[in-house]
Amino acid sequence: MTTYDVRYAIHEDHYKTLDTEGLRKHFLVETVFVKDEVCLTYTHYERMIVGGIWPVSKPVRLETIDSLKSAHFLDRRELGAMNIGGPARITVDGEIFELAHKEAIYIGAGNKEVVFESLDAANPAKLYVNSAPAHTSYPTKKVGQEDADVLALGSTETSNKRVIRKLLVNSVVQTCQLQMGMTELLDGSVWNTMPAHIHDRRMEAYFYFKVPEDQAVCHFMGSEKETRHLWVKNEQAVVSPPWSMHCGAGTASYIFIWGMAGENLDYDDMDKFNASDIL
Ligand SMILES: O=C(O)C(=O)C[C@H](O)C(=O)CO
Ligand SMILES: [Zn+2]
Repeated sequence: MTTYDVRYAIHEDHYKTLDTEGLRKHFLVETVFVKDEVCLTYTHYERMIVGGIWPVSKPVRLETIDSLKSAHFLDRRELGAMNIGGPARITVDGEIFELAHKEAIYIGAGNKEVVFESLDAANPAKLYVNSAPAHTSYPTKKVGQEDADVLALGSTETSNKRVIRKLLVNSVVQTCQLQMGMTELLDGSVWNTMPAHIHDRRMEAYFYFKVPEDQAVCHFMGSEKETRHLWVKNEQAVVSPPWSMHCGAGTASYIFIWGMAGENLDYDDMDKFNASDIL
């Protein structure tokens, strides 16, 4: 079964008028995973779809949704998935891929039958997905942690020592517009994405996980002169419009998956701000 929600794009002037409830309604995805379901949020930011696939007691099929008006989900789209759970088997038009914890897959446009299943019912797979429109079909490819383009950033002095693993980026796999990766905060570090940045050419979604149950991440958004925050719990996502900076601080260390779509595939295309310049 597939459930989905649609988020229309919000202008920055409208954003400034929103209260906590309004901000959470438009930018926070509170439910990413539902057992035995595909749970999606179709955003109108680059038409990026953010979602979760959690096959627990049975295989789960990727079905088209009415918003796409296409016979199959991937007729005009590409999809990236990252496994945050136990071992997964993904069958793409008859070809089988197995994904361990923290491994990723890129699935190219034009594939018709995509099925996700868990290999261990006691430790089910959990696949966080991002999907964006695709102009052509690139080959489906599994990407393991060892294949990632790795970037070590930050320091313990500034509480932001972290490892960025770029898994689905153009140095690793061919994609049309999708980029995805995983950033892990080292023990004791809590700040991600410092210096914070904007990339007006791409939207982004952040999905936070491994946030201890009694802790949270405070995610910051908006222009650097007009920030707001969202308190995010474990396994929730934030949609970041192209005009919005994005960074966060946890009350404990955590991991997050970032995914982008838009004008370019240049990860380093960012306008950065010093922390002391943010209002
Ligand atoms: O901690 C970081 O820094 C990040 O992970 C930054 C994201 O990768 C990002 O925002 C890319 O545009
Ligand atoms: Zn970014």
